[in-house]
Amino acid sequence: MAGETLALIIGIAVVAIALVAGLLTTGRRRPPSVQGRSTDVISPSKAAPPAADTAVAEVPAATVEAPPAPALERPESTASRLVRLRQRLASSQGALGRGLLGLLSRDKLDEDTWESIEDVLLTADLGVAPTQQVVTNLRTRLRVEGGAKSGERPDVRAVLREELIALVDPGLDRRLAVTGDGNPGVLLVVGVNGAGKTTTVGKIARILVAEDRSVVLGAADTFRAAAVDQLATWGERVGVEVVRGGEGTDPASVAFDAVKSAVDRGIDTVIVDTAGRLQNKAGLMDELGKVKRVIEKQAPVTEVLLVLDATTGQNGLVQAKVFSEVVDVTGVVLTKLDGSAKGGIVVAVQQQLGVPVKLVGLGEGPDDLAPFDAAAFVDALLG
Ligand SMILES: Nc1nc2c(ncn2[C@@H]2O[C@H](COP(=O)(O)OP(=O)(O)OP(=O)(O)O)[C@@H](O)[C@H]2O)c(=O)[nH]1
Repeated sequence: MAGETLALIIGIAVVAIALVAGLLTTGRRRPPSVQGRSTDVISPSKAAPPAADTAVAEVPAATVEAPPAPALERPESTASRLVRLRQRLASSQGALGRGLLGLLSRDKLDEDTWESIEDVLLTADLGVAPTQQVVTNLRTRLRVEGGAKSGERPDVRAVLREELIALVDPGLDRRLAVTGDGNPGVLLVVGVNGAGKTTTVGKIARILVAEDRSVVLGAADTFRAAAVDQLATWGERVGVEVVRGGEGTDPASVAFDAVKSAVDRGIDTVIVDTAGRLQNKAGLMDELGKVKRVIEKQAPVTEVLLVLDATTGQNGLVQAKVFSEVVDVTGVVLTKLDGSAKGGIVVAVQQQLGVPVKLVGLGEGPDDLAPFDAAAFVDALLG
């Protein structure tokens, strides 16, 4: 009997302890009125300081919070970009200008000196015909202007400047057609592998964003998955949509989707990156021709930009020519001019391809792309 009473007392005691423990645990889990909502996480300064035992319960609320959208970059303004990039151009091309000025300023311009001048121009990738043209003009002008008033030397720098500007041709229309007639402007970017196409597409997008234009990018370089990811990163950084397909998707269908998206949404400009494989001319023609035809079901292509690596010199030009025979190139982007003292390539490209250099790449930085201007280029050259 006493044993039964004892068991009953122990039973009651166990139930009571369990109940008390249960109440305590439930009390701990209950969120204190408003605390723990997402607004507390976004604006921590407004939240009351949490009690020691509620802090543990609030941690999960913070982890389920969506990560904040990455802050968009603000591309550099045109004005500051130009000042910076002209300095860079001067430091890469200055030796060429200094070399020419030094030779032309010698007391006596004999045959050896003219030969050295020719060598400097040829080494700068100007090409044979333009070199001969400029040397002939300089010989004539320096003789005539120097002899006009005996004893007075002509302003060699001014004469050289004029001749070089004429060679680079300031009359060419170098504006980019970034808007269409009632449609988005469509820029098709072509060129051999590694020339800097994807980078250039990203840089042009930044220039347009800095000018408050809306942009869509088409990642039609489906041959190389990394190129698609690379372009997606460029787009994300400035909040520009990138239309992409899976690896091996038909580039024409990606280009079509990108342009359609731009047309449907009233976007100003769509830039389409393409693959640069030089398998053979027929294959290239098929692929680029198809991309262009398919795009033009939606809107005309307003600009075909050929990207050319300045460091590849005259060899690069031969490859570039194949592209210009396949698609109607309307402008050249000369990249990596920062890594080469061969500014003469600008003239060679224009003369051999018959289209103006419209943009120059002057570094790997995201805003290292500048519009090309003949006078500014020659001034950078002459220092
Ligand atoms: N120094 C310098 N490097 C540049 C310039 N433009 C591009 N590059 C570099 O050149 C390399 C190749 O650039 P990409 O844009 O990947 O070339 P791509 O033509 O798209 O190459 P594929 O996708 O293989 O066809 C990268 O390391 C770029 O950073 C430039 O103006 N100056």
